[in-house]
Amino acid sequence: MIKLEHLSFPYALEDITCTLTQGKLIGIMGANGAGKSTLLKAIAGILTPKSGQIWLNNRKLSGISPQQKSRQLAYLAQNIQIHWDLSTYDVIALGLLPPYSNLSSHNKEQQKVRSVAEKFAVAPLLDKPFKQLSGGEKARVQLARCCIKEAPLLLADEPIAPLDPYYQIDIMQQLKALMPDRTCVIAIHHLSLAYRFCDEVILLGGGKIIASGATQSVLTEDNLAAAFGIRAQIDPLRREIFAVEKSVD
Ligand SMILES: Nc1ncnc2c1ncn2[C@@H]1O[C@H](COP(=O)(O)OP(=O)(O)OP(=O)(O)O)[C@@H](O)[C@H]1O
Repeated sequence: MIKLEHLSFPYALEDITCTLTQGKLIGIMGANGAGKSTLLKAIAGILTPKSGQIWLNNRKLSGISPQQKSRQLAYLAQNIQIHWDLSTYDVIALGLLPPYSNLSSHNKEQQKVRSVAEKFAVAPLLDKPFKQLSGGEKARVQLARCCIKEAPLLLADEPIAPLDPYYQIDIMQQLKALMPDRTCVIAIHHLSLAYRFCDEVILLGGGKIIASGATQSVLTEDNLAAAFGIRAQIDPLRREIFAVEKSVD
């Protein structure tokens, strides 16, 4: 379980307090600049809050060593660039934890890379130079790199934003399939896919939490209006959000 207690960043977040349930797919949502990436980076231990505390399984995040953190969590940033001449295979294998040095480990490595590449539909691209992949292909490869180490906590900043409609659904299904063994926290703008797939949502606005908890109690017409300035219709039975319009010009 992840507990955020009175977390503040002077430029982005103010007094964020909430609990993220283990084994759930959790969406962080909010308008551009609402603080989603800042919150994810704080949970990943990349940014240190000015005040407040993050608890990871009853341990203060600030007291966990980088090595332990690397075993506990995987973090996928927005728009990662890779400037070296690596194949798709190499990029995915970068995510593996050591040791992978002797022959049997090499075979194991190949099996793991192939298996995760199949999950994220990038197996046919394994021999291709990573630099030559399209934006959406790169995004799926980066997600595969993060998933391969099987850390209990996966944090991903807008993982489906560069994907086409088929792969947006497919990747949400893949992430959902990681539950309940893992916990997955993603920043996401796609309203209807968040509503359909996320178990919980933290909805941010003006640096504060507008609402957090079970998705259907957070993504209400009033909360969407407050967070984004939009009107939307919600069908809780079919788990759909539709007819999205600006509420003000
Ligand atoms: N290092 C920094 N110094 C000052 N301001 C920053 C810094 N990093 C982010 N900000 C500001 O903090 C706010 C939150 O940024 P953040 O990237 O967390 O937003 P976001 O919700 O992820 O936005 P988006 O949907 O556009 O990706 C923004 O107003 C941004 O300009």
